[in-house]
Amino acid sequence: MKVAIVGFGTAGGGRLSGYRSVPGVEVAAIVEPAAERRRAAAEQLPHGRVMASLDELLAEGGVDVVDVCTPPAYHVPVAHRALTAGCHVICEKPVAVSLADAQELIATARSHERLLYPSHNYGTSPMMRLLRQAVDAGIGRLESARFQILRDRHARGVHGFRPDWRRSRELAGGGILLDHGTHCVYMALRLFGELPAKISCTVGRPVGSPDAVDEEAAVRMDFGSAVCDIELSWRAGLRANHYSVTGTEGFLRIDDDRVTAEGPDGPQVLDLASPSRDQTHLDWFPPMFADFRQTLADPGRWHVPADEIAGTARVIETAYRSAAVGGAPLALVGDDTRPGVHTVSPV
Ligand SMILES: NC(=O)C1=CN([C@@H]2O[C@H](COP(=O)(O)OP(=O)(O)OC[C@H]3O[C@@H](n4cnc5c(N)ncnc54)[C@H](OP(=O)(O)O)[C@@H]3O)[C@@H](O)[C@H]2O)C=CC1
Ligand SMILES: O=C1CO[C@H](CO)[C@@H](O)[C@@H]1O
Repeated sequence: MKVAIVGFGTAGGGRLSGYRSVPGVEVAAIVEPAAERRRAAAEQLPHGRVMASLDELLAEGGVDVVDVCTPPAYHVPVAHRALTAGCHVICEKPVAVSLADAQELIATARSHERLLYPSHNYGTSPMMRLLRQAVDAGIGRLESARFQILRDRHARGVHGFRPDWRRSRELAGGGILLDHGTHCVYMALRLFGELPAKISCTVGRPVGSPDAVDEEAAVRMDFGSAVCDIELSWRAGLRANHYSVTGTEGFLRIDDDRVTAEGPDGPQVLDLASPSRDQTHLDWFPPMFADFRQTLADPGRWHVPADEIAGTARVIETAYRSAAVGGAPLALVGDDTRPGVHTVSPV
């Protein structure tokens, strides 16, 4: 399988290392507009093609998969061109900065019979594995989940582009809710196995800067008989990650690398290897790529990643709308667009 990486920043560089650890894949090309980053790419991929433009890559052909690692604003245009040129696409998060864009891209993938797969790598993190185990067989019926992601600032991009692009509405599409919130939302959708009925959200921006992107967000996903609370901050003055799930018969709590649980086997405390220490999370990539491969081999399952992209975009768009009206709970926006699923209006 031949892959092209588009965008050779932090994520693109991590991806090149990640592909080296999976057999049967060759990174055949890297597309990167910045000369400084192209030099870095050429050093790390001496036998591959390194080029400045996506058009050049698509005209030359010879790749099966385009892996989009640019800042968010370019995800949809780059992915759209790759899909229409006949490539499968893996795309960094957030796949799209709006629900409409996400739905349009999903429709493009469907009409061109190509797989659109999100780089939702927290889905194959050790935190997610433990939470899933607890929910599947340990804590009884899931009643609540709580995710808290605290940072003293936003992650910085590479030198040579704009290290602060995460605070640019134009490039990032939003702030921490879209950046790290995306990971929390798809993790919640996987754990609860359904879409929430209602969302409420408040966001914090720098004082006196109403146009700045959100630097803090508090989201409640209401699933009817259970809730998920997500708290995110770029101004917490520390770096910490907490995840917990509570059920009718126990709980599991992850505080960075420490896990505390209570369930049918009594209380447990253990260490978690590889929590979330850097930005690229290399060891989470092989299992995510294995899932990509399995999904690719079974077109009957291509709707699964598409549903997750759309569901995540619906939650985040509803959350921003709730924040715009002072945090009022709102019904989930958007329709269920899965093939064969029809929204029935209540009579
Ligand atoms: N899933 C995860 O764990 C992580 C995901 N990410 C995601 O990866 C994406 C990139 O973030 P990150 O790597 O940190 O950002 P960086 O700023 O480190 O890198 C972005 C790179 O993309 C290039 N680029 C910008 N526009 C284009 C374009 N139109 N075509 C091709 N290349 C382009 C930039 O080069 P140039 O100067 O030429 O524009 C730069 O080299 C984001 O969506 C982010 O959310 C990032 C880190 C971890
Ligand atoms: O996806 C990523 C991993 O998490 C970081 C922040 O916590 C993000 O900024 C980055 O884009």
